[in-house]
Amino acid sequence: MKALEVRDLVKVYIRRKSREKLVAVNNISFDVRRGEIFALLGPNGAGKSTTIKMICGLLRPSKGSIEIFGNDIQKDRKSALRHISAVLEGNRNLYWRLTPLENMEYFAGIRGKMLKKAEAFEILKWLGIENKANDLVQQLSRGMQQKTALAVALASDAKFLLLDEPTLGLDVKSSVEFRKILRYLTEEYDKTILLSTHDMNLVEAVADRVAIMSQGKIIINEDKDKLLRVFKARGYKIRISLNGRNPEEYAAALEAREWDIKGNYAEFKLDLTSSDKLFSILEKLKILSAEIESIEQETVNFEKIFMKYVDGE
Ligand SMILES: Nc1ncnc2c1ncn2[C@@H]1O[C@H](COP(=O)(O)OP(=O)(O)OP(=O)(O)O)[C@@H](O)[C@H]1O
Repeated sequence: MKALEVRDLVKVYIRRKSREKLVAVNNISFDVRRGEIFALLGPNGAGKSTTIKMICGLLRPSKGSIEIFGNDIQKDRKSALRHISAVLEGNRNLYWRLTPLENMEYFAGIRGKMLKKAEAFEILKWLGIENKANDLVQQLSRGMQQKTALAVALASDAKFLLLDEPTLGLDVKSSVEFRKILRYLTEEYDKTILLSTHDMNLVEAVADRVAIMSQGKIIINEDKDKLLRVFKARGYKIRISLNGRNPEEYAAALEAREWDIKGNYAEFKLDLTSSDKLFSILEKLKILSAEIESIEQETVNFEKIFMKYVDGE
């Protein structure tokens, strides 16, 4: 069974005064498989938060359906939301004047669960904040508040975690720790995670699948490793000794998008759609009697892939 099935989802906001309509989510469909970490990416205003709010029942869709572990959120809201725990932007699932322990007890209680102290401490200990159990949330650092929000989400026993910008404002050490925690949650605790983030390092480190939203639509939905592989296979740098020859001669044969002159070399950057293309290019260079100095695959990171899709760069 899928953890989440979103079908033809639409959200239209209507401005109060002008009655102007804004289509924030424009007919999107996607699935999240049980046990996976699904990253929802996109530039500011793409519609990520609106999508997440609809999934956790805070906003009513204008059209379309959402099923969580087979329960339709509009037809059987209670059963659907029972599976979900959300950590939204700004730690909205925390009371700042309560302690982490009190927050966990309170929010578990709302869901009809009597949280035992030992269980709460086990979660806090696991997150490394058991010594903050009785401090007020407002006195904790940003990273500890973020961990507290996660502790509250975990205390509810929900199988599906929705995390909106979980590493926002965290320092490098806490971000790295957070990545480990997320992986551990899916691998050891059978949790499913949907996260929205601008943190490309987080995506690269933990995501199984990646969807990129732009202007309310999903423009790519792909296995992360596959995306990285495809992009890795595409980018090449070829260095050719010039020996007094004009680099434009080679650029035309290579259909190169750009090149740099480095001393006696010209370095060409290529985007190849298949490895066959590389062979045909080498043929052409041979015909031109080009002296090839080196051929390198470009390194890719998620930021590059993201920019490519969003800006077409
Ligand atoms: N309550 C609202 N009323 C009217 N318009 C809204 C409301 N909330 C969001 N919007 C608009 O909907 C669009 C999508 O916003 P949303 O917050 O879902 O984007 P996002 O992808 O989460 O962006 P960010 O990365 O900046 O958090 C934006 O144009 C935003 O201005």
